[in-house]
Amino acid sequence: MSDDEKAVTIPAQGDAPKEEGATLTKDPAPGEVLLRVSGLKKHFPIKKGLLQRQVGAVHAVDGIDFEVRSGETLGVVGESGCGKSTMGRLITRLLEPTAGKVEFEGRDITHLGVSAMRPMRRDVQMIFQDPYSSLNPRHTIGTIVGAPFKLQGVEPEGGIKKEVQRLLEVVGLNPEHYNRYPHEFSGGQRQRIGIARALALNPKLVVADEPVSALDVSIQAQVVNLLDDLQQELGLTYVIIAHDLSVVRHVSDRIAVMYLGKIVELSDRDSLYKAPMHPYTKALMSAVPIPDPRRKAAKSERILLKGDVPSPISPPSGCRFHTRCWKATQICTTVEPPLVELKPGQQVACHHPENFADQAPQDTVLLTVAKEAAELVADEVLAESAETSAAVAAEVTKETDVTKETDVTKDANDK
Ligand SMILES: Nc1ncnc2c1ncn2[C@@H]1O[C@H](COP(=O)(O)OP(=O)(O)OP(=O)(O)O)[C@@H](O)[C@H]1O
Repeated sequence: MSDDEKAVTIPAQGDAPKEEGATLTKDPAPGEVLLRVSGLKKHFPIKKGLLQRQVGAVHAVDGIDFEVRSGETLGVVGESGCGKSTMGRLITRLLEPTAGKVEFEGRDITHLGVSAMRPMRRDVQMIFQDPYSSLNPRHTIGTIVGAPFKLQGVEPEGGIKKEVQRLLEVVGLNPEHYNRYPHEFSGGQRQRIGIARALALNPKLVVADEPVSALDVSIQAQVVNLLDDLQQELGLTYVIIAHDLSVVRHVSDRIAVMYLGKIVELSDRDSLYKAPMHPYTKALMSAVPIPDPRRKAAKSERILLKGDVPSPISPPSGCRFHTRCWKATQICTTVEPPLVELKPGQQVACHHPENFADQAPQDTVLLTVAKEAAELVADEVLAESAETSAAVAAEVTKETDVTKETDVTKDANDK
C-alpha cells in the first residue's frame, strides 16, 4: 500500500495541551519508548452492607512496570484472572488506575480527564475479544467503522463513507458490504470489522485483548496474519493479550508473563523460548508445545499446573506463585522477589529461576506443596494447543497476501 493510500486525512484538531515534563515532541522512531508504565495498580473495591462499606479489594493489577517500544509487538500472557484485561484497560485509559503512572510519548496520561484524553484516544485503540458482543447489532458496518470519525469530529478527505470503504478493503472485507449488519458476517469477519474500527483514526498503539480466542483455529491464523501485515504496512505498535502462548509466540517481539496482578517474567521472545526463567513461564510453555517431533523425548519437561490461580482478593504472601510452584522453599513464602534483569533482555522475579543461578541457594528445603505442585502432561492434553500453535505458525510464516474473507456467507467452521 502506498503512503498516499494509507494516509487518513484528518484535519488539525488544535494541539493538545502539553503536560509539563513532556519529553517527546515528534513521533517516536522505531525502537523508542512509546508507552511507559510504572508501579501501575488497579484495586477494585469490594463493598458490603447497607452503607456499602469497603471490606476489601480485588488486587487485579498490583504494581507492574514495563515499556512498549515503537513498532514492536509486546505479547502479554497469563491464565484467566491474572489481570491482563485490566492492564489493557488501564493503558488505554478505559479504567482509572489506583496507583502508578502511564506515560504515552513521554506525556503523563495517568489521570487525564475526558476532554484532555480526547486527542489521545486517536493514538491508542483497543480491539476486544468477542467479535459477537463488541459490535452493536442494530448498526450497519458503515456506522460502526465510521463512529470514531463522528466521535472525534473528524471529516476524512473524500468523506466518511469513502474512508470507511477504504478501511474495509484494508482489512480484507468487501467495501460494498458497507450497509450490512454484524449478524450477516462470520466471527472472523466481525473481528476484521473491529480491527477496521480500531484503525480508523490512524492509531499509534493498538491493544488487542484476546483478539482471536473466540474464533475457530483456522480463522485465528488468518486474523493474526492480518494484524501482522497491518503492523508492517502501517507501522503500528501492538500489545497483544492472550491466555496462552500459542498465539503470541509467533507475532511478539517481547513477551510479558503475568501472574496474579504481577509481571513475573519479561523477555525477548527468543530468550523466553530458548530458556524460560520463571517456573510459571515454563509451565505455560509446557502446556503449549512446539509441534516438533524431536521434543517428544522431552516429555518429562512438560509440566501441568495444578489448581486454579489463587484469589486476587488476598494473594499469597512472598512470591504469589509459591502455592503452585514445584521449586518453592521457605523464602518464597515470605520475601517477594523483585523483577530483575538476570540476563540481557530477560527480566524475572524468582528466587529459584530456571536456566540461571539460584538467587537463594541457602534455601534448599522444598515446601510440601512444592512436591505436589506439578505433574506430567499426557500428549492428548497438549494436542489442541499444538494445533493452534501450528496453524498460526504456518500462516504467519507464509509470505502471501492476507487471505480475503470477502464472502459474507457464514463460514460453517466459524461459530
Ligand atoms: N470491574 C471489576 N470489578 C471487580 N473485579 C474485577 C473487575 N474487573 C476485573 N475484576 C477482577 O480482577 C481480576 C483480574 O481480571 P482480568 O479480567 O483483568 O483478568 P484476565 O487475566 O484478563 O482474565 P480473563 O482472561 O479471564 O479476562 C479478576 O479476579 C476479576 O474478577
